[in-house]
Amino acid sequence: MSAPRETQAGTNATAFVLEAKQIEKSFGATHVLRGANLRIRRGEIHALLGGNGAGKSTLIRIISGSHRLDAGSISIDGRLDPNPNAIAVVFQELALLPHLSVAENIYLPHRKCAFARLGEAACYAEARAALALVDEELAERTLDWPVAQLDLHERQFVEIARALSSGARVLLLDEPTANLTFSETERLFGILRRLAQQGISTLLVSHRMGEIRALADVCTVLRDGRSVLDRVALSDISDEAIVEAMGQKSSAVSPPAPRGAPAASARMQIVLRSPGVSLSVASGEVLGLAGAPAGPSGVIETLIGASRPAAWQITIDGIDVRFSSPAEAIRAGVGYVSGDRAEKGILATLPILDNIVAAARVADRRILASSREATAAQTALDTLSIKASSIDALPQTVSGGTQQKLLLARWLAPAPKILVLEEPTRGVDIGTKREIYAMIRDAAAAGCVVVWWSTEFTELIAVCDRVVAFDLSGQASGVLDRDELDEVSLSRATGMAA
Ligand SMILES: Nc1ncnc2c1ncn2[C@@H]1O[C@H](COP(=O)(O)OP(=O)(O)OP(=O)(O)O)[C@@H](O)[C@H]1O
Repeated sequence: MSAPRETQAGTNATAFVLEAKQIEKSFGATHVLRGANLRIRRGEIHALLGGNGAGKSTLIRIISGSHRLDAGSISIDGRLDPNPNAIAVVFQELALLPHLSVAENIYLPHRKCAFARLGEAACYAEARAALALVDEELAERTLDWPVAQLDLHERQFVEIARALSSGARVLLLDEPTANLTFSETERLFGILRRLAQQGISTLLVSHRMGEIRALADVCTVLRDGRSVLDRVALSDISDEAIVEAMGQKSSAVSPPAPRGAPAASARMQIVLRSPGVSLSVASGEVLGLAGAPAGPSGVIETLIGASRPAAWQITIDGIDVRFSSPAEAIRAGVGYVSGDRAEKGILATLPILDNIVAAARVADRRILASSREATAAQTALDTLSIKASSIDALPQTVSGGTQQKLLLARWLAPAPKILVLEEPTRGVDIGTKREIYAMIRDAAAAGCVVVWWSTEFTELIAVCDRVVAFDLSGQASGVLDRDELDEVSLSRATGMAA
């Protein structure tokens, strides 16, 4: 890695490409940032860490120009009137226009020459150069392709090229490896390290300790809107010390959760079959699904009544079952937390109350709100220690990790017989992850069958009784018992990064 490692003491102000000093920000009565600092050197890979709600996204939005600061200052290369393109957020998807070419996606946002054909050629050459900086082979092969034809990780590379060609000096990536295979992750990390050598800095926001340690040089930790660790070399600090600085007492590595003893009552046996594979799961079990989306999504969509024709056959206690819609699955006792929080999880325009009681309303075929719902919703908030100003507030007023807890709160009542979880800890801080693991084990101990897809192997290993691995083509490649579970076996069976 290119940047020199340093301790809190060893800093030289002139070398900072980005310097955010004493940033203050409130939303109404909520004082979110209380003197936050962030200093990034040229060519450094810097991790911005903190628990859910600590203020990371707010700080990022301020430095990338989408929020105004109330007090403090931001400078880039020592200038207080920085180029707004100097900081670029690299999204995993969505930010590109799928039907335009790769080249157009790179040059259109900052096209300086709106008229001449010659201008077009120059823009095209510029786009090619930017993509070649990121990945020569991709620039050779895909410049004229519609973005829709690219893989997810290739789109991420195009995003990086677009940012570079717009003049970005600092790239911001938020948990960039979710859904990447082992080799794609290596390729992305290789690109970021190479760009670092060329003076481009990366700001990594992540709750995944493995990813942070693999990539970053230095970290800043936010807690309650203040920087409690300011530019500490990752080589000088343990995971435990980082977690403690975040204000979370737990150790960084989650301890193995207690195995749920199958409840004597309400015992149930589910058999899932697809050509060549048969899986039998009993009440009290947590069955993990590992691998790229193609494989696990077939199982999940069948269980929640979202695929027609169903990819798998389900038998519950010897009876064949087919759910023709998600509502039918809910009424049969299937709970589901979608991995796509924004599109399929959170009801963004409805208050927290409605978000929590949504499943109960579908299960009971209720349209009108009931007076007991407020009590049920408040109980759910208290049970899961969800920090929200009120059940009448909108979900956008709580942090991303807290929204994830709201989705789980939806399934406290009615308690499902089968709980299907897709990446329920994505974007969730380490302390909250541990609470979610305990919830998963509690649900199993109460007699539920839990089916859980995660791309974070460490959590599958810590919590699951068994894991079905799927290879990159979506075929089941093995069933690993608890004593066979480790990162190497899962990486091998799935082709994904640990
Ligand atoms: N538009 C808003 N209105 C009111 N409160 C807000 C708004 N945006 C953020 N907040 C509050 O600011 C606090 C910090 O949120 P922020 O999203 O910056 O945290 P974070 O560290 O990025 O958390 P996470 O890791 O969960 O993404 C939260 O308590 C959140 O409820």
